[in-house]
Amino acid sequence: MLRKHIYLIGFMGAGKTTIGKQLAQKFNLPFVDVDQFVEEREGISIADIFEREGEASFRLRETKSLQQLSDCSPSIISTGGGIVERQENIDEMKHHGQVIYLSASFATLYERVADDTTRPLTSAGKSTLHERFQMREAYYENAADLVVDTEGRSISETCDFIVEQLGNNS
Ligand SMILES: Nc1ncnc2c1ncn2[C@@H]1O[C@H](COP(=O)(O)OP(=O)(O)OP(=O)(O)O)[C@@H](O)[C@H]1O
Ligand SMILES: O=C(O)C1=C[C@@H](O)[C@@H](O)[C@H](O)C1
Ligand SMILES: [Mg+2]
Repeated sequence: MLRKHIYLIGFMGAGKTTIGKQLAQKFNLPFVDVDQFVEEREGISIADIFEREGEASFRLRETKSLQQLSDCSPSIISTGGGIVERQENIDEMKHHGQVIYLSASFATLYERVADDTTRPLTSAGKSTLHERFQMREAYYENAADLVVDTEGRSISETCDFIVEQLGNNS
């Protein structure tokens, strides 16, 4: 039985939401997605928060949601791609659980999310997104207790690998 939360971090398209749902089933734990929690808590979509109030407002709301989720029973928590942009979020996750970084190349990630209009940052264009990816990479790596390369692995292979790794380390 896992005693702490498992936080999934990584860039947009890394598979945090998709893999988080499957991991929750495997571990028989609740699944929480911080992006969805923000939207439900605030009663507004992330796209609308960005459009009406800007990114800084979203980051504040994201931090509040993350903090609120710390107190829930052990869960699989998928975060938004930008959770590592605030050190206090990293501290919060490390204090309350294990942090798993789902990594992939920028080319792969971009292919997965480029056409999805629900992520406001993808509209900034490929090179701007690439800069953000490069800026964040070190943050993801430093925040992680476990780095999982999703490149060349299917979603279920990635889940199986994580289960195996956590089993070996619990
Ligand atoms: N390992 C993988 N192999 C193939 N497709 C994948 C993989 N992981 C995710 N995908 C696909 O990429 C898309 C984005 O995945 P998902 O929404 O889980 O990403 P995310 O990390 O939660 O992104 P965000 O930070 O924006 O919330 C989905 O269509 C999903 O099916
Ligand atoms: O990478 C990011 O900054 C984001 C990723 C998404 O999960 C959402 O949290 C939002 O669209 C911002
Ligand atoms: Mg997600």
